[in-house]
Amino acid sequence: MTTEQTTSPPRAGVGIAARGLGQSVRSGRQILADISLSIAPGEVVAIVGASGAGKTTLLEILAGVQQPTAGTVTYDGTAAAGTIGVVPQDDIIHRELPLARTLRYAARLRLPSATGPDEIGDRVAEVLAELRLTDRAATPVGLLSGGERKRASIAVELLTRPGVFLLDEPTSGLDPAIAVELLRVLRALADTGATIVLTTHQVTDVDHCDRVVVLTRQGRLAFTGTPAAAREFFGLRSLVEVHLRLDEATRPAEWPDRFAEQRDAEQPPLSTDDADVAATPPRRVGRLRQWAVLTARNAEIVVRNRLTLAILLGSPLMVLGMFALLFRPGAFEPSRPSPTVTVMILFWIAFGGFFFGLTYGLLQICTELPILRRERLAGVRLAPYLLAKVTVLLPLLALVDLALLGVLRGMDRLPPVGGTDFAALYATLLLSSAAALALGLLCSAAVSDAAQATLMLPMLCFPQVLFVGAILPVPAMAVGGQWLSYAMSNRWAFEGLGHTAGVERLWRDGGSPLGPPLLATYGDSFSRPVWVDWLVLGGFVLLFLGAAWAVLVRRDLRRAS
Ligand SMILES: Nc1ncnc2c1ncn2[C@@H]1O[C@H](COP(=O)(O)OP(=O)(O)OP(=O)(O)O)[C@@H](O)[C@H]1O
Repeated sequence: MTTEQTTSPPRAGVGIAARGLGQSVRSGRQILADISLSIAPGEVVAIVGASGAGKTTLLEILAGVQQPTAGTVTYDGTAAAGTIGVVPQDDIIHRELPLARTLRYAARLRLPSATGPDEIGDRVAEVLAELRLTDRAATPVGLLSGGERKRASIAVELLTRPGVFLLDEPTSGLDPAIAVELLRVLRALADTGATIVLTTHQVTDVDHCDRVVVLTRQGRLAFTGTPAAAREFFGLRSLVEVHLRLDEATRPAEWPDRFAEQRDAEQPPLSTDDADVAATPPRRVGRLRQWAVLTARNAEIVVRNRLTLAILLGSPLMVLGMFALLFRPGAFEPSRPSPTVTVMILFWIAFGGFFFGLTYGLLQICTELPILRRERLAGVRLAPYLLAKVTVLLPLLALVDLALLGVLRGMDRLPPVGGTDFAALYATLLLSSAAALALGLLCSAAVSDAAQATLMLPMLCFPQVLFVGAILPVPAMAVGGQWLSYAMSNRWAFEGLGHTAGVERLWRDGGSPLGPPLLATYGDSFSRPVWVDWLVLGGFVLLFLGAAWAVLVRRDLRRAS
C-alpha cells in the first residue's frame, strides 16, 4: 500500500453553532435552558459545571445523540454533522482483545466496505502512532493503564478521521500527569484540524483548552469564551473556584444574565432560526460485512477468553457426567423397560439442551450494552449483531448437544437408535437449544446488567420444568397449565424426543406392566410426527430473536439511558 493511498487528507475541522438549546425530561424538569454558543473549527473546548449541571446532556445534543426540546445545532452552518467521533466516559471496548485487533475490528465496522485489509492495517498503525500507543498494540485492552485505555477509546473514533470529537469526561479517573498528557494528545488532534469538545470536572483541564463553556447548576450558560476571559468575567485568579463563585449568586440566573448582558454589548444576538439538529447518520457498512466482522470478533473473544470457553464447554460435560451417574443403563430395553425412568431420561436431556442454550445467551447482550450503544452510533445494525451472536454460539451448542446424545447413546442410556433416528433426536435437541439461546438473548436484551439476568434464570427455568408434561403429564394438568404448556419450548423438545425414541411402542408393547397405564396418562403426547415439533421449535427461535431485536430497538440504544 502506498503512502498516498493510506495517509488521510488533513481535516478541515468543523465549526459548531448552538442556538437557544433547551432540554426537558419527561417529568417536565428543564435540565438545559437557552444555551447559545459558537465553536470555531479546530478549537479545544471544555464544558464545565457542577455535577448534574447538564454537561453530558449538552455534549450529547451537540453529538446528535439526543434531540433537544428547543433550539438548533449547526455544523459549518448546515444541519449535517458529517462524521462525529463520540468518546463515552467509560472505556467501552472489549477488554479481551489486543489493542491492534480491537482497532482492526472497529475499522472494519466503520470504514467503507471497499477498504482492503492492508489499508485497514495501515490506518490502525497510523492511529496507534498518533495516539502514542504503537508499543501497546499487542497488549489486551484490559491490561492497558487508565490513560492508555482512554487513548485507545479515542483511537476507535479516530479511525474514521472525524471532523468533530466529543468526549465525555476523558480525564476522569486519571492522575494529573496522565490527564495533561491526554489533553496534549487532544491538542495535537485539534492542530491537525479536528474540533474537540470535552466535558470535565477538573477545572485545571480548562487551561489546556481554547474555550471554556460554564454551566450553572440549573443548566444555564454562565459563560463561554477563552479561559483568560472567564477568569476576568468571574473575577478569579484561577477557575478552580468557579463553582464557588456560581454558588455565591443571590439568584440562579444572576451569572447567565450578566453574561448575556456582556455578550449583547459586544456582539449582536445570535440568530435562532437555523436548521434543525440532524446529525447525518454515518455511512453504514453493509449488513453482511457487519455480520461477518461481528462474528469474527465474537469468536476471537470467546477463544481468547479461555476461562469462559472452559465454562461454556465444561459445564455441559459436567451435566453429562451427572446424567451418566444418575440413570442406569437399559431403561429402554424392550423386554424389560423402565417406563418412568425413560420419561425422566428424555425430560432431562431436553432440559439439558434448553439450559445450555439459555445460559449461553443470557449474559451475551446485557454485559456489553454500552459497547453496543457506542457501535450503534457508528452504524452497527441490530440484526447482524444478533445473528453474529447466534453464529458463534450455535456451533458450540451443536458440539455439546452431540456429546450429550452420543455419550448417553454409547452408554446405553438411550434406545439403540440408528443413523436417521439419532439424527432426528439430535435435530430436536439442537433446535431446542437454539430456541433457548434465542430466549436467553431476548432476556439479555431486556435487562440492564448481569445481576438482573442471573435473577431471571429461575423464572425462566421453573415453567420449563413444571409445564413440560414430564413431571405431570399434560392431560393431567389443570386447564390453565395445559394452555401454558404450549408456550414451553421444552415441551415440544421432550415430546419430539419421546416420539423418535419410540416410547409409545415401548410402553404399549414392552415387557413392563407399568407401560400401558403410563401411556394412558400421557395420552397422545408422543404420537405427533417429529417434524411438527421441529416447526414449532423453529418458530420459537424466530419469535425470540425477533422479540430480542424489537426490545433492542425499543430501548433506543442510540440514546444514553
Ligand atoms: N433521561 C433523563 N431523565 C431524567 N433526568 C435526566 C435524564 N438525563 C439526565 N437527567 C438529569 O439531568 C441532569 C443533568 O444530567 P447530566 O448527566 O447532563 O449532568 P452532568 O453535568 O453531566 O453530571 P455529572 O457531572 O454528574 O456527570 C441531572 O440531574 C440528571 O439526573
